[in-house]
Amino acid sequence: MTDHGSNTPDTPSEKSSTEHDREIQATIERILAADRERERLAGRGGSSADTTGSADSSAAGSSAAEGVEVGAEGSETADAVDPEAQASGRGQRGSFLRFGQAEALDVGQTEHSRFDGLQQDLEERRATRRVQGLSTELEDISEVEYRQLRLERVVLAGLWSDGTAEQAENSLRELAALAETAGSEVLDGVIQRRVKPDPGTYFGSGKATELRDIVNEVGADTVIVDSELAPSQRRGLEDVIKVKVIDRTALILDIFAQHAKSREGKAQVELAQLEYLLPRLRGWGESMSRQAGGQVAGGAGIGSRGPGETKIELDRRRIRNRMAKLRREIKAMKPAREAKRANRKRNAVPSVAIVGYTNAGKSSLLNRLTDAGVLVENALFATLDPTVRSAETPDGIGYTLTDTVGFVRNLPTHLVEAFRSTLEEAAGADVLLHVVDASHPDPMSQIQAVHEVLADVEANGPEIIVLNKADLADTHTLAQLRRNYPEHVVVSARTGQGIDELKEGISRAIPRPHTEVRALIPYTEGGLVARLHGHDAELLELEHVEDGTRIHALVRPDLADLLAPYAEADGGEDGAEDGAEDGADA
Ligand SMILES: Nc1nc2c(ncn2[C@@H]2O[C@H](COP(=O)(O)OP(=O)(O)OP(=O)(O)O)[C@@H](O)[C@H]2O)c(=O)[nH]1
Ligand SMILES: [Mg+2]
Repeated sequence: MTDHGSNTPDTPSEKSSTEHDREIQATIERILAADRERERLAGRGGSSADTTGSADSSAAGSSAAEGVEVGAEGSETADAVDPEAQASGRGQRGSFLRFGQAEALDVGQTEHSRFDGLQQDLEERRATRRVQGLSTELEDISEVEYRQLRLERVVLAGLWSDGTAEQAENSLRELAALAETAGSEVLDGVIQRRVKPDPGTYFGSGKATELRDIVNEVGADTVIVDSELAPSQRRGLEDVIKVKVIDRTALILDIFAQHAKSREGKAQVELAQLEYLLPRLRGWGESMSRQAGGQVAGGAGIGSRGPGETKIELDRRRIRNRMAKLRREIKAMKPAREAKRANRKRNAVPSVAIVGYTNAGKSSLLNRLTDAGVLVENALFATLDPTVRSAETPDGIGYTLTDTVGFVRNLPTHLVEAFRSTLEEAAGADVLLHVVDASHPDPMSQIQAVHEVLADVEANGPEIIVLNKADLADTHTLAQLRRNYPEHVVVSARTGQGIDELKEGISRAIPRPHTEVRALIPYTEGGLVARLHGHDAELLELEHVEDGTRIHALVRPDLADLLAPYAEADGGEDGAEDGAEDGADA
């Protein structure tokens, strides 16, 4: 960003200003094209993968691990790194801690069982991913920033400013998993010990130069920084390193864009991307108008209000309009979801939400508990759309189970906002199943991150901590987790261990039918008796007598209303709060 480029016309920043100029142009063209396209497609709602879906299935089978295997030997990074450190995947270079090629998403994890859901979905997703590069859908707006991220060769870089070395490493490992999820190949990772980020280049110019050398050495084309960079820092770094620089937020947004499936999800992600893009557009705008000033007016003042600025203003207005439109659309979609939720509430079906850090095994657990067939993937943010399934306690009480979007440390605030309605699904739940990957090196901080988001959306229902992946977890960590979280169940969605115990736990935690009824139901009302056998009642006694069926049961208020006309002495009929107009539903 040190832009004294006027006397040296060929400086890199000058060059990238022109590049950015073109990129801006392209962005705007895309916005407009995509806008038209979207208008055209409005209401069609089909998947863009339709046409090529099957062609890719063989490639899809090899899954996320593919980009990883390549790196197992670390053959090309030998240079300054001593072989032993290399073997352990780590080396030292200056004050950089170097990690070599990443294997964040464990290769052994790619086998699937019948509980891993529709793996066709996965194939579809990979097919979709490929098609997306060609599509003109609106997520393309941000492609300028990170379209080529997919299947790129990347170097990761992070600052270690507080916390332990281990935490810094875990953070970089998570970044590697994110990068792989986005489809990149991780060639190397470096951590710099530094108290405060450099305002200009984040790492400081010396370290940035070193980073450039590493990038050249391993042949990377992108650097991903483990933080959210200020627009100026990103450009400052790019000017030194000479390859594309992306931050963690952009990476997460990219994954969300790849994975969003529902109309609402897509709109939410797009909104988040635009929010992210807007200030960065301003960054480009500034440099452009400065450039225009140099060329046109030869100075500040007039030049800074030159054509560049006008154009940027226009672009920003277009983006703002688009954002406003998206907000309206999202708002319009919300009532449908709310109505559904209200309906469940009215019928008093208890709701259980599965929440937790991304990749903890939430979808696997949903599949275990309900045979839902939801996509399970060893990738981050496999699930973006909440899936609701009905389930039943061992003694036959019905409830709904909702799989939700996973959380991640420092979830970009744009995304928290964007996914608020989804997260509110969790907030409205009667019980939270907080799934924890007990085999993770630092599950405690993941739990903490999840609690922060939950507090943010004011989800404060009773919580069961589900310590998952018990088959992989080490006993020490498990013991510690058990101690810290008394309300826990230890399970493995993979092997089925502890699932019965978990079902019991849910059964105890959900609000049970509690209105006591004694009634004599005439034989003409067979439907009512059927309901007493069903999901929302606990039948204590049943006797067939001459005039009908005599029952003693615990029911929910709406059923109590329906039974009221037949109530007998001792019958409890409190809580007649909502008029059940849907009468005898036999
Ligand atoms: N070994 C083992 N692996 C598990 C277990 N549960 C889940 N996994 C694996 O962990 C990975 C992530 O599982 P998912 O169920 O997709 O996780 P999720 O929490 O839904 O993830 P997102 O939707 O991406 O947030 C998959 O590769 C699963 O096969 C378990 O109990 N043991
Ligand atoms: Mg999932």
